[in-house]
Amino acid sequence: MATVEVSGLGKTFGTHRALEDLSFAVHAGEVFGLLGPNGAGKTTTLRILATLLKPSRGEARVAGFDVRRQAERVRAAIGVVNGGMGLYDRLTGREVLTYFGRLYGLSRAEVGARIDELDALLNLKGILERRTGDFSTGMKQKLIIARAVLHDPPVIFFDEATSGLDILARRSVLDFVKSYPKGARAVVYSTHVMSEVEELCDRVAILYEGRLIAQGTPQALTEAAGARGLEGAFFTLVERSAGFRAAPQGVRA
Ligand SMILES: Nc1ncnc2c1ncn2[C@@H]1O[C@H](COP(=O)(O)OP(=O)(O)OP(=O)(O)O)[C@@H](O)[C@H]1O
Repeated sequence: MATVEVSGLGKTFGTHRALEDLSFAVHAGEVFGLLGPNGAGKTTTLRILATLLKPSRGEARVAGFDVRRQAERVRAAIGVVNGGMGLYDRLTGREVLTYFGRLYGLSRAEVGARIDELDALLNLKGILERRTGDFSTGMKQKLIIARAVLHDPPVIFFDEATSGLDILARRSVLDFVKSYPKGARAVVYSTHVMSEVEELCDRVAILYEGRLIAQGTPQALTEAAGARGLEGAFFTLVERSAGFRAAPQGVRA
């Protein structure tokens, strides 16, 4: 069953087409990558899926709910992890999680039990009883991940979640992403880092200038492009798509 279904999605800001005719499906149990350089449309896609932006065209469903008509249901079914911090400096890690857990409708006891579960996955020791204002970037990112999955959402969106992290903090984010999509859960992982996609993603959609230029397993894309790794495949696919666009109508380069 698809947990995310995107069909003909488009977004225009003023006269700028940030996203054009995007379609893909993410299945339960998958880590699905959105790969592309700055400005490719990854954040715009995730913001639409998280109901923070309205699409200009097309449809999207998350956990079975329509992003336009069932935004509240979508929001209850997702977690979002991005570079933006938005923590309260004066609260401890535990207080932040308790506050958000209560907003999600969990009892204090449920939040406590969930914190224990997440501690086992994310190693939250050292951040639960300390004020977030004293956290390193890596500690903040752990807390943001814990906050995003407190309510055990079926779908989590990661948007450039490892940027600015040191090697150890980055490793704990990547390990968490790999461990998350069990059973009905799925992860959509947006990045411009090819090695992260190769390591984490079951399938990936490559975006370039707002368009989907290829999708498949990293291995299939690499082989189809006749490249050695995903990075080589990425450049070949971008060149092919640019050639196609530059060609006269009806002629495929
Ligand atoms: N609110 C906005 N108003 C106008 N243009 C926007 C807005 N948000 C995004 N854009 C434009 O839409 C395009 C896609 O941006 P988006 O942030 O989705 O790309 P991205 O792939 O996430 O890249 P980055 O990693 O730089 O965020 C860019 O050209 C960007 O300038």
